[in-house]
Amino acid sequence: MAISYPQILDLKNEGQTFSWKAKDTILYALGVGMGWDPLNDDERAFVYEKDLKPVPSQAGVVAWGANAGNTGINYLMVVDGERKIVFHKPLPTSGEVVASSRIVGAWDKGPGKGAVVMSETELRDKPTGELMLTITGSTFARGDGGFGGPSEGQPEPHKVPDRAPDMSVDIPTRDDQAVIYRLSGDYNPLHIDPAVAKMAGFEKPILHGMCTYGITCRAVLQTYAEFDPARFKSHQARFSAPVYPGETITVDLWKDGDVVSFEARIKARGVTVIKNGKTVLG
Ligand SMILES: CCCCCCC[C@@H](O)CC(=O)SCCNC(=O)CCNC(=O)[C@H](O)C(C)(C)COP(=O)(O)OP(=O)(O)OC[C@H]1O[C@@H](n2cnc3c(N)ncnc32)[C@H](O)[C@@H]1OP(=O)(O)O
Repeated sequence: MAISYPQILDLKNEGQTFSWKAKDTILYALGVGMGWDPLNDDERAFVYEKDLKPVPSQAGVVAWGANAGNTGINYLMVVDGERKIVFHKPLPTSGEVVASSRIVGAWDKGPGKGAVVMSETELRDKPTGELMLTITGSTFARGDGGFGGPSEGQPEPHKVPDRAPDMSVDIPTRDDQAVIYRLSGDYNPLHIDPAVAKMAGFEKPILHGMCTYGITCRAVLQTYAEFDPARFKSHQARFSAPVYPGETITVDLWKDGDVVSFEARIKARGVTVIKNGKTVLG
């Protein structure tokens, strides 16, 4: 199959339900490396059922698998491109939501380059019907360039300030980070199976983009949000290069009022892995 344009823009899917419990919230926190130090009082609150707090970026996985329908892309060659989470309400530590997903755009970067497919999922609290989250995601489909869609018109990503970062934090990952993270829902073999990773063009399994995204969320939480998840109004980023499990991620942050801009890099390789990051705090 391949991308059919413009039919792909008609894809939508409503009514899928998803739920999560405190145990899922704790597992997610561990998956993004939170709470490994038992003596760290701030982080323990994210892995202990007593007065449990969620890492806000867990919002990106509570309905993992919600989708608008079959886009026709070659999933072996897919990498995660971008994500934006808008929090209409703070994420609870357990809940049940109803998803509405649709495709909002598809751009052709040319044969041999790839395609960008952007989707939007709204999650409503099942008991009350209230809108809880809007999640916009871009899939970069490296095997689907040349499908005949527009090359122009993709939304411009957020620009981080030109000045030197106001703060930088180093957050280590473990060699088994992806093995733990995948238990939160993204079982893509790219992140665990060396043979699949090779077929997809990588020397070894890479870390989930959304795990790195969670690590940038941790950086904002600890640096500018006093570990208070309710302060997150939105969190967005673009994945610019793969991360390998075991690497230390340096998150550079800029604060301008309630807007925190960020990028992430792997110092050891001199590579920027997250660009165009923006959190709005309230
Ligand atoms: C809802 C979604 C669900 C998705 C499910 C995902 C399942 C997961 O299990 C998969 C993963 O987690 S994969 C791991 C995370 N992702 C990555 O590691 C990708 C890292 N990024 C790259 O490799 C390159 O930037 C790459 C390959 C993305 C692009 O590199 P280049 O081809 O060199 O691109 P470049 O020349 O810089 O730009 C070409 C045009 O594409 C746009 N663009 C670039 N990066 C983008 C990105 N990350 N997302 C969206 N658009 C992007 C550029 O703006 C440019 O556009 P234009 O030609 O119009 O200027």
